[in-house]
Amino acid sequence: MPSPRKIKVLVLPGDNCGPEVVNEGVKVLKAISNIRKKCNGVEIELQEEKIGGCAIDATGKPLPEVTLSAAKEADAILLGAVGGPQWPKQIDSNDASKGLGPRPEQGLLDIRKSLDLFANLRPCSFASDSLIAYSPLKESVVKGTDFTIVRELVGGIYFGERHEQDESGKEVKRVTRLAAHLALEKNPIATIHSLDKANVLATSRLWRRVVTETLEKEFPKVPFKHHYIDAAAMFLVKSPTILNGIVLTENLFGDILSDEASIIPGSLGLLPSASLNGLPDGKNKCIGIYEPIHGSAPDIAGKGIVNPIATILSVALMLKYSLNLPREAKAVEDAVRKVLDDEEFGGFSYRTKDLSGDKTTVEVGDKVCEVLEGYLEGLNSEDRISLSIPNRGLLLQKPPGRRGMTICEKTIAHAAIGLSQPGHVKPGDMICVSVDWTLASELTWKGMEKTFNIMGRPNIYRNDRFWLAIDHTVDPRINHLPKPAGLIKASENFAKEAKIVDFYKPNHTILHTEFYRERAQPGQMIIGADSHSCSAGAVSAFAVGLGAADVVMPLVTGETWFKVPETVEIRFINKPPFGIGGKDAILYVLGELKRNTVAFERAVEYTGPGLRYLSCDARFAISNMATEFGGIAGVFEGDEITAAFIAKRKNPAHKNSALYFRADPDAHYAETHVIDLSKVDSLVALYPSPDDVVPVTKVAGKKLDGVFIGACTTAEEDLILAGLVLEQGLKKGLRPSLNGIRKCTPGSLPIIAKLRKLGLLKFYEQAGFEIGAPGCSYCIAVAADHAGEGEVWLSSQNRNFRNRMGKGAIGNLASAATVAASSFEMEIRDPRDLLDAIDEKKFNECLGQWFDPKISITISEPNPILYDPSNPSLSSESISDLLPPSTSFSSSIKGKVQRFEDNVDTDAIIPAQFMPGTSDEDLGSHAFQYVKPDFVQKIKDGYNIESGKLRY
Ligand SMILES: NC(=O)c1ccc[n+]([C@@H]2O[C@H](COP(=O)([O-])OP(=O)(O)OC[C@H]3O[C@@H](n4cnc5c(N)ncnc54)[C@H](O)[C@@H]3O)[C@@H](O)[C@H]2O)c1
Ligand SMILES: CC(C)[C@H](C(=O)O)[C@@H](O)C(=O)O
Repeated sequence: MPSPRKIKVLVLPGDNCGPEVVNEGVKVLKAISNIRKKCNGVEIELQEEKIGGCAIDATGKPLPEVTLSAAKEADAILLGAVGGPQWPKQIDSNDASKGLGPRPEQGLLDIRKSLDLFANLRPCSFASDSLIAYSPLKESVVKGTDFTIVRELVGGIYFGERHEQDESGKEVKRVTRLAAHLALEKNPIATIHSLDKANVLATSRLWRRVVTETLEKEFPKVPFKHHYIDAAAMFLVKSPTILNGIVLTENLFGDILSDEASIIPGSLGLLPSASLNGLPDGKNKCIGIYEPIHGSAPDIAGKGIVNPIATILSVALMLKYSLNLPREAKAVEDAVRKVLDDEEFGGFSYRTKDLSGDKTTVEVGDKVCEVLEGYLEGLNSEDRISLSIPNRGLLLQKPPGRRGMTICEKTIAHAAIGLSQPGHVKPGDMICVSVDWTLASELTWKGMEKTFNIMGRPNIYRNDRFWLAIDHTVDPRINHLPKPAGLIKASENFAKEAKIVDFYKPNHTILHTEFYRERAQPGQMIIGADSHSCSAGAVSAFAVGLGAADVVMPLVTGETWFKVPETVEIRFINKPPFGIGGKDAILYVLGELKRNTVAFERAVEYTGPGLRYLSCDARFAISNMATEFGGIAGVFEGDEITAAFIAKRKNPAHKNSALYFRADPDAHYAETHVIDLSKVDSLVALYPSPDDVVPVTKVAGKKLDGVFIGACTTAEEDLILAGLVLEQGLKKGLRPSLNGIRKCTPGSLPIIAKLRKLGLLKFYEQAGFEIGAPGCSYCIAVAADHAGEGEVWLSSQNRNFRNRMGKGAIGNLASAATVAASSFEMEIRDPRDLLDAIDEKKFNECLGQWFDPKISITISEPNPILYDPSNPSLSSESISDLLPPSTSFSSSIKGKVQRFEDNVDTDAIIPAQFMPGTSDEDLGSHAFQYVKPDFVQKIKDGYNIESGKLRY
């Protein structure tokens, strides 16, 4: 049990809109206390008192003694706002003789002074990138704005005069030190921009001198600049990023400038503040008042439309600076981001009226709490794991005597639990491994749920590490129909029950697309209920697709058993011609080596000097088709390209635990095959096998009934290139013929947004393509799109087995560029002339920088959790601890084992259209329906064959 820690937070709602916004902040604090106390022992006690106008009404004073003494006792204070037209507005606060009494605002000044809150921090950045559109300034001007105003709070004109010759400069010194502390916390160290009016004011000359001396003497590493306040006010609207870093200034300038700054992110209701009495360095107690920067908004108070985000983000600052709970602070910021984010980017688009939204104050606060609960449960599961799985530092040296290992073996070894010697695993070993992520789609979740129900619906191991995407059976045109609606509901219900952190609406992304782009990390062990789970190997994760029931075990326990496979090395050399990406490379590999041969039941490892020419998207297409190749996994050696790709992610949780392994010089590969990328050209894999590969020139002119660009294997890079091919075709005067179907379904909404921003979607549209919602579409033909019987298609998807694109349809595979080129005349066409017409520079600009020479990686060795004889229960928790007490397992399972011949095409056993089936009987009734339509009747008649229901 964690040792209990009681935290006292004083709540001062204040006047007008103050109570409304504070109410939402309080809900956030309560959620944190309720959910986190079982893991971190922290209990937040809330006490409410009065300040400002309401305090004047109740006691005659804006800061009653009871409020001040409660403030002195508290660890932190949450404040709404004070003041409003209801209270007298005389100029001199002390002029009680006129019978007007003190102003409510005086209460605020008095509490700041009494608690010696000398520094007021006001961060200004976009709580969500989706808000950029709401800024009254241009996107190009405000994008990337990120500064914190540090305002000196208990001096300046507010509290009396100072002169240049004031020797001490004490207040300037301490606020400068605090600013320097914040600057040093940033990586790289932030610049301090000190603002004053030294050309006119004596106080400003004192300010400038003290700031300079303090920084030069005490913080020589912190860069700083002086600006005049009037120039800074102009920068703020002309080019605010000039001020990125820490903006240090005195009381009145800070007050005015921070209101001006609030315009950048679009509303005064977004910016939080913290007023501190010490350095927030976690060493000394640092008391603070946390409040939105806005006032009491009397014009909109009580209407339910005040934006509570500034107050909620002030709670995040409180967690970080006064309560020493930085992970909870980040959870609050993440929850706010998700609530504000556009739906297109996986958010909820919940916004109040000031941001052109229609949500009420309470609705926004409730949504933040709902999302936050998931993140907090995620922290709880992280904590439970760190108790049971020791935190392992990086092991940089190979332990003496350890056998040479491949990257795949090292990744598996690192995940191993209870090994007797560090890293000693070899092919054939059956070992227990901890699993970083489990994956499923709505289709396979339905199958997993059967096992999950039998287990009594236990808690899952980590609610922040189950990636459940609704992509296979869905399409906005049919999502209301019983089958997709039922599958969507089942996934949504489970996501709610398990408080899944990362959960999106149907047709947001194909399962593997945004998982690979934003989540998987090198060195992770990933188990997915989908055969293309291997896609995450693109970023050097060991990612494997297993049957639905097998994925429930790691979902619930965080562990599974794994047989270490042999590794086959595919060594890439040389540079591919321009326009030849991952899809042509893997088709070339399949054509050369054939499927279910060298890769069969093995892990495939991609290495070699050619990797430097393969972007992560190109690698993704290759890893994605490891399953067509016959492999268990397809893992790329992680390198600086991988690191640069990961560094661009928004969520730090998904970029800071990457592990980079290298095969030892004496590693044993079952086989090594060298693939010369310079020989790869545009290829086509002919129906019905992904390895029946021919040069596109050999089948050029073949008539088509439809073309499809999409499915998980088609990455953003492929879609960009295909868009440019279409542009060139259109420029050359090619136009879409009247016959045939043209469809493009990008892998995710963020990819669609990028294509739109690049101006490429219009070329797809002009070339006659219908743009579909992200989903599997024609690739599995179980949603709204099916190719017709006998129709001939060219598709950039990954498999072209019988009936895959629709019953009796004939699918051929090619790169998106080849499909694009073939789309105009609806006949297979070599894309080369169109590729050659593309401006390479433009293509690279569209892709963005995928290699960053500044990025370096550390190569490490596996550091498994070793067997500890004093603690035989090495596994984090035994299954029985996790299950409800009523659950019982029998110690043996009985059943008949049915051996099929090798290479039975699982799509043939139960055609995807009938998955997941309402029951086993229902599934059985469709067994071999397309390839042996009389199969079921024969069985019913007693014919001696049995069928399994394995798909992968
Ligand atoms: N820290 C404080 O307590 C504090 C700070 C500033 C002003 N005030 C006091 O508040 C009172 C009103 O001052 P004001 O009107 O100049 O400033 P204000 O910040 O209350 O309001 C300015 C404008 O911004 C809007 N606004 C403010 N907060 C908003 C939110 N969360 N969501 C949506 N819109 C929001 C208001 O509707 C108004 O149109 C005055 O008495 C002033 O002294 C108090
Ligand atoms: C209400 C007023 C005293 C206060 C200030 O000027 O400090 C306000 O404008 C703020 O920014 O918090």
